[in-house]
Parts: sequence; structure tokens; C-alpha cells
Amino acid sequence: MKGRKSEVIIALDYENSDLAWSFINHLEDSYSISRMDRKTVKPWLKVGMQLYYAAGPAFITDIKEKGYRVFLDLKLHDIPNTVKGAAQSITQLGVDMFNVHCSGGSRMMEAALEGIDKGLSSRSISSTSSTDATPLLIGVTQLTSTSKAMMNEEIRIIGELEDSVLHYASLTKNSGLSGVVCSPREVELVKSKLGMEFLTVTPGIRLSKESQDDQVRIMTHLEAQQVGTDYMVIGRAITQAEAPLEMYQRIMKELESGLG
Ligand SMILES: O=C(O)c1cc(=O)[nH]c(=O)n1[C@@H]1O[C@H](COP(=O)(O)O)[C@@H](O)[C@H]1O
Repeated sequence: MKGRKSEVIIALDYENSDLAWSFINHLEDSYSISRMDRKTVKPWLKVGMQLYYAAGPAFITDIKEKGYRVFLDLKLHDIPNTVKGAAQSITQLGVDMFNVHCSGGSRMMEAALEGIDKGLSSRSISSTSSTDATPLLIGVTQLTSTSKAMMNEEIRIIGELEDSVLHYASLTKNSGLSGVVCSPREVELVKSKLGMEFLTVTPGIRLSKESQDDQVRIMTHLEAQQVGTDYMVIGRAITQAEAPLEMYQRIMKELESGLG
């Protein structure tokens, strides 16, 4: 929704848990310095494949215990039965959001939802997790590193990128998921066709257009908020900054004043 602050999800793309904890501990220190109210919500942290495969499920439960909201980004893509099992295990970890590739199809996405239900019921029997809320399940449309030429020539999906993103987003919505990962450039299209309540989670955020790295479909954080994204995922702009915590705080301030 335009005029509303987007949530920032910090992508903890670190090699190991020590490096991730070093950043998190800086965040924690900033809270104690600012005497953060107990009710103040801590930011979202995204744990992707690199860190999860290095640090394992214990890292997820540890950051949940500290009160962070967690997006586990493993981009599930397999046969429905396997994805159902994975979704069950992920739900038992107590994460707040996770994702599947839309290209796995509607049956696979529905199976992930079934896995969530199973995970929630077994969690209530032996609850070791710190949250009991149903995680948001999000479908990855076209990766933000994908260009039209790559989609047409390598993946062999013909037509415009926006059409493919919208097609996958409709499939995702019809399968009962909460929203999609897409680039901020497609947020307005997705929202206009599928409704404001259908969530958009957008990586491909760059503070300036000069440093694209491997991302193709990008926008700045201020532009992404302007087009009404619900969640923006920011990795290297924060984690590879000289002073990551200060960079995160600067981004939050700019987003706040971007509303004014
Ligand atoms: O699902 C994701 O989070 C994701 C999907 C996508 O299409 N593009 C994308 O960049 N991501 C993730 O978002 C993060 C972006 O990182 P930076 O490019 O460093 O900001 C990485 O952790 C990616 O794995």
C-alpha cells in the first residue's frame, strides 16, 4: 500500500554463524543502548541456503529465542510429497516465513501448505519453538537475477518477464499461498491484478543504481517503498557495508522520512 512503511528483511548471507552473530550482537547492543521497550519488535532476519547449510536448524531456534522474526529462504522445489515433508520440518522450527519455487506447480505449493498444517499440529504436541503462529508461505516467481533474454533463451519461457511473474503470482494465489517473491518493479502489477492483501517480498534492492552485482531487476529502497512493497530484502548493501549496523539504521531512517 502506498504511503505505508515497508518492512525491511535483513539477508544474513554470511559464511558461518560466528559472522552472523557478530552482526546480530551489534544489533542487540544498539537495543540495550537505546533501552528498547520490551514490546518493540525486532527486525526480520533472512537465513538463506549458505548460512542454513553451515549453521543448521539450531541457529534458527537461537535467533527466534532472541525475538527476531525469521524468513527461512530455502526455495523449496521438489515433488509434492518431499516438499510437504520439508514444509512440516520447517514449520516445526518456528519460522515466520519461508518460500517455495512457483515453478514446482500448484500441486507442490498445496502440498507445502499441507506440510505446514502437519507441522503446526505436531508442534502443539511437542512445542520446543518460541512461536506458534502459522508461517507465511511465499512463492518465488522469476528470480531478480533473471533478465528477459535469459528467461526467453535459457529457461525457454517466451514473452515478457512481467507476464511470467504475473502468471506465477496468480498460480500462487490460487494455490492458497500468502504472496510472492518478485522484483520491486513488478509490485504494482501484482498488487493491481491480485489485490493489495496479496504480499510482495522484494529482493533486488540497491541503495544506488551503480552497484547491481548479480541482480538484474532492481530498485532503490525508497523506490520499492514508493511502489508499495510489503517486505524488502536487503543483503549486501548492509552486510558488506563498512559499518553494517549504521547502514541498517540509515536505511530505516531514510525509509521513515521517505514517507513524509
Ligand atoms: O528468495 C529470495 O530471498 C531471493 C529471491 C530472488 O529472486 N532474488 C534474491 O536476491 N533473493 C535473495 O535475496 C537476497 C538479496 O541479496 P542482496 O542482493 O545482497 O541484497 C539474497 O539472499 C538472495 O538469495
